[in-house]
Amino acid sequence: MGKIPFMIDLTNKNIVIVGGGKVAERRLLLLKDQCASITVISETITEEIENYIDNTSIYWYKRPFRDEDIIDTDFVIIATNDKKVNEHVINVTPKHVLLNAAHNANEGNIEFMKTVKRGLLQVGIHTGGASPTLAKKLYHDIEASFPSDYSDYVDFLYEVRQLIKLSPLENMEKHALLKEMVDCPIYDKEEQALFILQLKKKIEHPRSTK
Ligand SMILES: C[C@@]1(CC(=O)O)C2=NC(=C\c3[nH]c(c(CCC(=O)O)c3CC(=O)O)Cc3[nH]c(c(CC(=O)O)c3CCC(=O)O)/C=C3\N/C(=C\2)[C@@H](CCC(=O)O)[C@]3(C)CC(=O)O)/[C@H]1CCC(=O)O
Ligand SMILES: NC(=O)c1ccc[n+]([C@@H]2O[C@H](COP(=O)([O-])OP(=O)(O)OC[C@H]3O[C@@H](n4cnc5c(N)ncnc54)[C@H](O)[C@@H]3O)[C@@H](O)[C@H]2O)c1
Repeated sequence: MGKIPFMIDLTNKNIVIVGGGKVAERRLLLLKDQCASITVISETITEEIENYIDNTSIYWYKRPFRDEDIIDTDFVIIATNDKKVNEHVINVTPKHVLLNAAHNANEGNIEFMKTVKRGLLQVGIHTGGASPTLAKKLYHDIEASFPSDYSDYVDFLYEVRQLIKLSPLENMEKHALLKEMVDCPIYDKEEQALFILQLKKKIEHPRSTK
C-alpha cells in the first residue's frame, strides 16, 4: 500500500527517537519546535543533538532501547544502525502509533519529505524510495527558484485572503480577486501595502468603486 502526503500538527505529541546518529539528528532538528517533547534513546548522540538536550522538552536516555520507552508515546522514530534493534522496535510499537522506520520506510506509517519552506509556503519532495539523493537534488533546484523573500509575498497573500474572506463582497468578486493575486503577483512591499489599503476601502464601500 502506498502513502499520501499530509500536513500534521504535532503540538501535543510526545516523540521518541531511537538512535542518536546523523539521521536522528536530522529528525530532531526538524521536529524540535513542533511537538510537546522529544526523547532520544541511545548510548551515543551527536554533538549537535547534545546541544539541544534541555531536560524540559528534549531528553536523552543514555542507554540502549527498552520496550517501556514507547509506553504513552505518540510517534516513534527508529534510527539505529542495529538491524535487530530496528526490527524489535517495529514489533513492539502498537499499530496505532505513528512510526517512521529510517532503515526501511515500508515498515513505518510515516515518511519524511525534503521540504522547501518560504514562510507559510511548503513544497514537499518525495521519490517513493526511488532516490533520496534525487529528492535532495530537486530540493536545491526548487530552492533556487524561490527567492528567500518569497515568504513576504506569501504572507501578503495570506493577509489579503483573510480580508477578502471576511468582506461583504459577492462570491464571484471574491474569487476574481483571489485569482488576480496569483495571476498578477505583487512582490514589491510598498505596492502590497497600497493594494491592502485600496482593498480595505473597497470592502468598506463596495459600491463606490464599481
Ligand atoms: C531527502 C531526505 C530527507 C530526510 O531524510 O530528512 C531523505 N533521505 C535523505 C538522504 C539519504 N537517505 C539515504 C542516503 C544514502 C544514499 C542512498 O541510499 O540513496 C541519503 C543521502 C544522505 O544522507 O546524504 C538512504 C536511505 N533513505 C531512506 C532509506 C530507507 C528506505 O529507503 O527504505 C535509505 C537506505 C538506508 C540504508 O539502507 O542504509 C529513506 C528515506 N529517505 C528519505 C528522505 C525518505 C524518502 C524520500 C524519497 O524517497 O524521496 C525516507 C523514506 C525518509 C524516512 O521517512 O525515513 C534526505 C536528504 C538529506 C539531506 O538533505 O541532508
Ligand atoms: N532515512 C534516511 O534518510 C536514512 C539515511 C541514511 C541512513 N539511514 C538508515 O538510518 C539508520 C541510522 O543511520 P545513521 O546514519 O543515523 O547511523 P549512525 O551510525 O550515525 O547512528 C546510529 C545510532 O544508533 C544508536 N544505537 C545503536 N544501537 C542502539 C540501541 N540498541 N538503542 C538505541 N540506540 C542505538 C547508536 O548509538 C548511534 O547513535 C541506519 O539504519 C541507516 O541504514 C536512513
